[in-house]
Amino acid sequence: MWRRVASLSSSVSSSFLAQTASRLNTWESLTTGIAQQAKGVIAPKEKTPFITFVLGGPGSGKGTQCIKIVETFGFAHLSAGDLLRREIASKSADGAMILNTIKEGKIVPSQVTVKLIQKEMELSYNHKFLIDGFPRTEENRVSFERILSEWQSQIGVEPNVVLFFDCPEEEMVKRVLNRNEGRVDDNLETIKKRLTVFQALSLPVINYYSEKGKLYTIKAIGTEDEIFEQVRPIFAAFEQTVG
Ligand SMILES: Nc1ncnc2c1ncn2[C@@H]1O[C@H](COP(=O)(O)OP(=O)(O)O)[C@@H](O)[C@H]1O
Ligand SMILES: O=c1ccn([C@@H]2O[C@H](COP(=O)(O)OP(=O)(O)O)[C@@H](O)[C@H]2O)c(=O)[nH]1
Ligand SMILES: [Mg+2]
Repeated sequence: MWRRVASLSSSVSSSFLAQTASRLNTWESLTTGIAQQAKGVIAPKEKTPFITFVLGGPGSGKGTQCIKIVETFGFAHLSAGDLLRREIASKSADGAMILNTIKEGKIVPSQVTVKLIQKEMELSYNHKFLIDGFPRTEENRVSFERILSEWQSQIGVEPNVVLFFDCPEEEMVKRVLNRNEGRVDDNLETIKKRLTVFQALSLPVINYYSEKGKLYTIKAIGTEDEIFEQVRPIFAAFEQTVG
């Protein structure tokens, strides 16, 4: 138990740690159930995971709004970018490849990112997940949905909610250049590449979920609080059923 909590990523906020520590009987029972299913023993699942994808261009405010959603609605926040940056910092075998990919504004191979997200979900005691900045390509989407379906022993499992922070490019560029977090990709050259990649590879994912009726588009301009007032009712509507 302690080891599982202690090994949670640095990308996970302290409020999330506090919440997860108090939710010891939810996702654990599910992941235990998965392990038992693998051994041929079917365990009852107490709570089905509730999954939100948080999408939008670079600097659209995904991470900022995720913090507010965690504080207000008790989700676990999994930032795909933070998980990848942690791999770089830990000097893992994939670290150099990930660093180059991020500098170039390209997308890391799905199997790497999906594995990192999957591991974090398995470690979490929460059952409500915000997956921030993923999926960024159709291939990402298909790989992750396949994993979700295997876990739940169902065909075609999808996220429950997909948020899209819709922000004008000019504003996104301004925000990224002012971000001041020392990121290797927060420069004009990389952000131009990232915007091209977003249009070509990520917008198709957003369109896919729009056609599925899962997409909630947020106008991502205004103050952080004004934007959160568009986000709040989406989760408030699910609160009764999700817990
Ligand atoms: N509504 C907003 N207005 C102005 N700046 C914002 C707003 N929301 C976020 N920011 C700032 O813009 C930068 C990018 O926000 P961030 O949440 O990191 O976006 P993303 O995760 O989509 O790249 C950060 O420095 C953040 O503080
Ligand atoms: O699923 C993902 C998420 C991120 N990235 C890489 O990590 C970078 C930064 O992602 P992050 O979500 O942190 O950026 P943000 O949109 O928040 O600025 C991206 O440009 C990609 O190079 C990736 O390859 N796959
Ligand atoms: Mg971010």
